[in-house]
Amino acid sequence: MIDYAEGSGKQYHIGVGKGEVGRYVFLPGDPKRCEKIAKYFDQPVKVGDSREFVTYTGYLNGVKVSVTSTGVGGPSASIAMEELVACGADTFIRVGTCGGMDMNVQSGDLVIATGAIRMEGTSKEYAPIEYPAVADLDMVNALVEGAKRVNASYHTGVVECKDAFYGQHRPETLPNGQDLLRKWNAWLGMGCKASEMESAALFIVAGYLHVRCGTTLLVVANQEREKQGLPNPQVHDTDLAIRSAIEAVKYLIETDENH
Ligand SMILES: O=P(O)(O)O[C@H]1O[C@H](CO)[C@@H](O)[C@H]1O
Ligand SMILES: O=c1cc[nH]c(=O)[nH]1
Repeated sequence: MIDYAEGSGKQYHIGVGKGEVGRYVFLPGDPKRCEKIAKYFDQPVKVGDSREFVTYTGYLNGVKVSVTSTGVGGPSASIAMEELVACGADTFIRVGTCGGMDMNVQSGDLVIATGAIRMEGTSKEYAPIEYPAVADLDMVNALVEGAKRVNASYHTGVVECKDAFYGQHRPETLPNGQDLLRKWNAWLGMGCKASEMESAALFIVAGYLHVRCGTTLLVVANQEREKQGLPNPQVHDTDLAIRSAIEAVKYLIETDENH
């Protein structure tokens, strides 16, 4: 393979090398969320800032941890995970935002993904569509423990991952909208909790690379509740999701050490 990093020891896209990240890595989409996550680390240091990929490394309970933003969607998320694994990471916690789908999933709640619908394109280039995108069970359990520790209202279940944000929000305006609506209604009928963009790719790449990945998501709003005229305020503060993920990693560190 061509060495695009030209012997620098840094990964081509994330601009970080071996030893610069911990085993545990938080993966927000938004680069600005990295600083918000790193403020919970001890001795946080920015070790990378390249394209959409910002990385900080610090410590939780004396163990080295990192946060790297993935940008929007599966292509950049898959690159981040591949390059972080090459740097030595093996446990990933996506801390994202989502739109609620199930009527009970309300703004400000957390959704912990047990699996993800592979409607996006990236995961299909890694594995045939019959292979399911599932979260690691230890990660789901840790994220549930984290949500409980911060008293969050949380849901566990399947999330939808798509590539077109506006295909979720105004499908009727797109030439392919009828197909999107038909599928959206099928996901609703199956009890899908929320819609977001990266977990399917991350779960499939994690499976391919034999590493652990889990996802917790802040519900920004729920368009199905909006359609029914139910209360649906917008919530953009990700601090609760972040704190639950920090607690989840502390719990994982404890349980990993006892194995
Ligand atoms: O808030 P983040 O983590 O970026 O996650 C969600 O927000 C973006 C869309 O607004 C997509 O990346 C989606 O998955
Ligand atoms: O509705 C939403 C909110 C966040 N992210 C999404 O992909 N959809």
